[in-house]
Amino acid sequence: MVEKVQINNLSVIYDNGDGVKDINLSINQGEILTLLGPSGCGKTTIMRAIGGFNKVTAGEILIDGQDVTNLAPENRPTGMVFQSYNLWPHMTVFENLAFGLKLRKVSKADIKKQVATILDLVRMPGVEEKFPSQLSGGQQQRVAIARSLLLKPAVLLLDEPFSALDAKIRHEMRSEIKRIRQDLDLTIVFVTHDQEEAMSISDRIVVMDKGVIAQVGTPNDIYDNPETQYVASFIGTMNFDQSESGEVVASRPEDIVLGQAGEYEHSATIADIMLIGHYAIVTLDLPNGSQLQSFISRSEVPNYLIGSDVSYKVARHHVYAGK
Ligand SMILES: Nc1ncnc2c1ncn2[C@@H]1O[C@H](COP(=O)(O)OP(=O)(O)OP(=O)(O)O)[C@@H](O)[C@H]1O
Repeated sequence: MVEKVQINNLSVIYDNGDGVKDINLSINQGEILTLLGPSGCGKTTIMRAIGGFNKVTAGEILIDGQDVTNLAPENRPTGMVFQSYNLWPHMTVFENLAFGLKLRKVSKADIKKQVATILDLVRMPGVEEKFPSQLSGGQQQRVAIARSLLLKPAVLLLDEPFSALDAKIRHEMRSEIKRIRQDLDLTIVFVTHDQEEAMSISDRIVVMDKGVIAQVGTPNDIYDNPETQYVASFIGTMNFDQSESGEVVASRPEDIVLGQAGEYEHSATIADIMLIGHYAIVTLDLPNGSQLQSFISRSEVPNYLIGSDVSYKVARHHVYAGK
């Protein structure tokens, strides 16, 4: 694997003391790496530091082995797309796309060719003469991505690029980004606070917590082996229970295997059954007064009644030191 971006001991501290501390991260060529975490955890701060929009307090950032820590954004091999589309409203799509190429003194004929090619790539052929206001949100974001790609960035930085789009278009755009990455062997850093988006798009996820990295891993790693209670609570659904010794026991609802009364070692009563399409969420009342959720398939639902006694086993669990 070829290392594309290396972030060494990076700190970005704002005047008020907020920011990110001692971030170490390497990003591979062709990888989609996602920075994930709740609002204010420092995702955008890291992203902006890679793009050159934030003053670095300490540490260094290398791209293709070159130290870019003190380079201005326009001198870095990065392209950034923000949540709001940032297209110039008074310019046509063609003019929006041609702008950067003109600055680079590309010939007129070449610009025309490159614009047409990139519009094909983002599946928007023939919209050159439209104005941004004549395009849907998803289409505008495709054009914004196309505009970044035209400048052939070594690393594409996408800061919550789909959060203003409705759910269906957002799903489509996730697949599009993966395809574009594949077509261009592009390295992408993606910021989101949406864990489902992070799980579906990323090769690796960096889970952030209050300015530091909580865990880095593939979506599977993070889902199956959350290293801390914080990561466990942030990714997917998790049941939490306190053991008698004060430890926290965590289990995924899909790992709570439900059976008829007496079938498994633990007893419970069904408090609720909620059908969610192809599966159902069963809420169990436990003898100790706490509750647990179990996912069962739709076909199993007729076997269970609210208020009835059942049993369960825990196929897999995690234990964390209590707070
Ligand atoms: N220009 C700034 N000046 C001072 N503090 C800032 C500035 N920008 C961000 N911060 C603070 O730094 C911390 C990290 O902010 P950042 O924007 O990186 O978080 P984020 O994870 O991207 O959040 P969001 O999802 O809300 O965009 C927050 O506490 C934020 O209030």
